[in-house]
Amino acid sequence: MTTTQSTPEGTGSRPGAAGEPGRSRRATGAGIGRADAAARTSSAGRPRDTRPVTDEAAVISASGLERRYGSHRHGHLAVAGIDLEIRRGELFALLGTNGAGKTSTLEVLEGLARPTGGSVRVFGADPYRDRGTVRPRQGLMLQSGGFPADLTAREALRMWCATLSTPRPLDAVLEEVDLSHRASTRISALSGGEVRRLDLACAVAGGPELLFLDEPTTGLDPESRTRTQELIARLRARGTTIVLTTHYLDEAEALADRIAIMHRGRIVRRGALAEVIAGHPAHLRFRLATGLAELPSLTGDVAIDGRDRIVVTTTALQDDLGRLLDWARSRGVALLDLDARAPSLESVFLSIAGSETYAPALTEGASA
Ligand SMILES: Nc1ncnc2c1ncn2[C@@H]1O[C@H](COP(=O)(O)OP(=O)(O)OP(=O)(O)O)[C@@H](O)[C@H]1O
Repeated sequence: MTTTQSTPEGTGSRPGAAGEPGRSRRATGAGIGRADAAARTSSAGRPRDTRPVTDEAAVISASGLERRYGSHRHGHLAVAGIDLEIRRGELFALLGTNGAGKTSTLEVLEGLARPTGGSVRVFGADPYRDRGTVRPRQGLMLQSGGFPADLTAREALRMWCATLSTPRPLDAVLEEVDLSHRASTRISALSGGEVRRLDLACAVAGGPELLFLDEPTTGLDPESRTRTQELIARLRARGTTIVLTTHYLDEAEALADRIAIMHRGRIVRRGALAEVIAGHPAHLRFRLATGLAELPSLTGDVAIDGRDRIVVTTTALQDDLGRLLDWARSRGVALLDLDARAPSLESVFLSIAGSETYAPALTEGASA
C-alpha cells in the first residue's frame, strides 16, 4: 500500500500523490487545522482515561460501518459493520492482522471513501460529503509519499503549506520532525525514513485537531522510530486527537489510550490496554532434559509446542510458577530455557490472528 497526506479545504491530493484511494492505498489526504489546546496527560505510564465515551467527547463516531469492494453479490466485505467512538484528545490505535480492514476503515473516517453501509461522523459532519469543513481540521499521514523527487524537503513542505489555511512556520515544522539539517536536500536524496518524516511534517503542518497516522514508523530505523514516537506523544499531550495504525504492538502499548483490534472486517477486542489483555492467559515455557516428566499439579493447561517445549497456559501465573520452581528445586530438576510471560498485547493479538502470519509482531516464543 502506498500513500501520504492531505489537502486542505478539500479537494485534491498533494502533487504526486494518487487521487482516489484504492487497492494500492492510498494517497490523498488533508493536513491542516487548528490545534486544540486541551492538553491531557499521555504516553507510556500515564493514567489511562477509561471514562465512558459520551457524544460530546466523540470526535469520530461510526455506527454499523461497512465497506464493500465490488458488487453486493460478488464483492468483498472488507469492513463488516463496526461501531467506533474516538474521543477528543485521545490516541486511538487501530490494530489488526494483514487484510483485517484497517485501511479500508481509515479511508472512510478520513473522508477519502464513502461507506457502503452504516454511518460515520467526524466533528459531527459527514467526512466525505462535508469534507470542505472537516478536512481543514485534520491531518493525514498515509502510507507513503508522493513528493516530486527534484524538490528539496523545504520546497516540498513550502508547496504543501501553500495549500493550507493556517500553515505553521516551515522551520518549526522541519525542526519538529527532525529534518532541519536535511531541508535543502532533494527528495531523491533523502532516505526512506527521512521521506517518511517529511510525510509527517506535511500531516502536522496545519496544526490539525485530528491526526490520522497510518503506520507512521514503518521503515524507520530504531532511533528515528523512537523520535517519531516521542513526537506523536507530544502531539497527543497537546490535545491532538490521533488515530494510529501500526504493526508495532509495543508502539501501540506505549502510546495508545485505547486500542481496537480488527480481524476479518470486525473489531474483536477494544478498550484500554489493561482491558484488552484482561482475562487473557499467561504462558510458562520450559524444556526438561528428560522430556515430559510427571509435573506438579498446576492450575493451567499443559501442552507440548512445536519446538518440544512444555507450555503451561494459565490465568494464575504466579501460583503455577511458584509450584513449578518448588517442584524443580525439590527434585533437582533443571527447567531449561524457562520463560514466564504475562499476557500482553502481542499474545492477545496472536491468539486473534491464530495461524495467520503477522510477521512484524512475532517474537520468538510468543504464542497463544
Ligand atoms: N480496492 C480494493 N478492491 C478489492 N478488495 C480490496 C481493495 N482494497 C482492499 N481490499 C481487500 O479488503 C480487505 C481489507 O484490506 P485493508 O487494506 O483495509 O486491510 P488492512 O487491515 O489495512 O491490511 P494491512 O495491514 O495488510 O495493510 C483485504 O482483504 C483486501 O484484500
